[in-house]
Amino acid sequence: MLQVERLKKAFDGFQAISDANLSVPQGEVVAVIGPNGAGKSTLFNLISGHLQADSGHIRFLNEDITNLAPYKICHKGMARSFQLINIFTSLTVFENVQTAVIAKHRLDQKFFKPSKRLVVEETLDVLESLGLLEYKDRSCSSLSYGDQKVLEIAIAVGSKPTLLLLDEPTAGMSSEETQRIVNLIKHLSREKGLSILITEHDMDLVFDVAQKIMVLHQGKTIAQGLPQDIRNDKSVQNAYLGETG
Ligand SMILES: Nc1ncnc2c1ncn2[C@@H]1O[C@H](COP(=O)(O)OP(=O)(O)OP(=O)(O)O)[C@@H](O)[C@H]1O
Repeated sequence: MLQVERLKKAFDGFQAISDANLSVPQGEVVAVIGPNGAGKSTLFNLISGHLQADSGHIRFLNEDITNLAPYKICHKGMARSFQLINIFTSLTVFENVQTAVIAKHRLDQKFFKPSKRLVVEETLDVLESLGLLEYKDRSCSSLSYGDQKVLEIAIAVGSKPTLLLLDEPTAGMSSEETQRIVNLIKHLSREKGLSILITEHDMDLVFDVAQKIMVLHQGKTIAQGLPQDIRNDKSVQNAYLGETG
């Protein structure tokens, strides 16, 4: 479903991504891991169109999407969450998700406004599947940090993606909140059939949810494969111990 090939990106001469390669098969949860500064967020920003690549290719559903605008990539069925919470705090929980549902319909059907009933039903469906229904009329600013992070994922899910990108979804969370995200990822993957690409520092989470892992080190893909193979890979062990090679 998603293929990244020989991707490169430099910032003022600093090669943040020097040779990234990644493949996300349909319906799988794939994790990108790597030490601090390895280039994980930069890679996500390149895939979602928030940064422009210097060279290489990104293919999504057999189309070349390299350097397309983020809204065009979103329209093709890719949605993402950010490391920092990205919600409208002045709106209610319902209104935040509703905005994403309406935006998706407007892009799909340029000449027809979606019926209010359809939007309401779809919005409630998303809130229910993410466990946020009871908070629907609450102002977002009154939610806990963990609920705000889940709401951000709900907004991404509201745009009906086939591929969901989650950038460190458990950053700053308690172990209880982290378990909730683990359950959510499993639910979205197994029950809703979403393909999910995730970056995460919590290795317990990664090895619990991912069917495949890609390891990025100094901007380069050094390994990609099944979790048990990654666990036993010498170059991965060395990268995490700080001894490249
Ligand atoms: N806009 C930018 N301008 C200059 N350098 C940048 C920019 N964005 C990222 N970098 C640099 O690129 C490298 C990769 O950063 P990135 O944030 O992608 O790493 P990361 O793997 O996500 O790190 P972390 O795990 O700490 O979040 C870092 O050395 C960072 O300082």
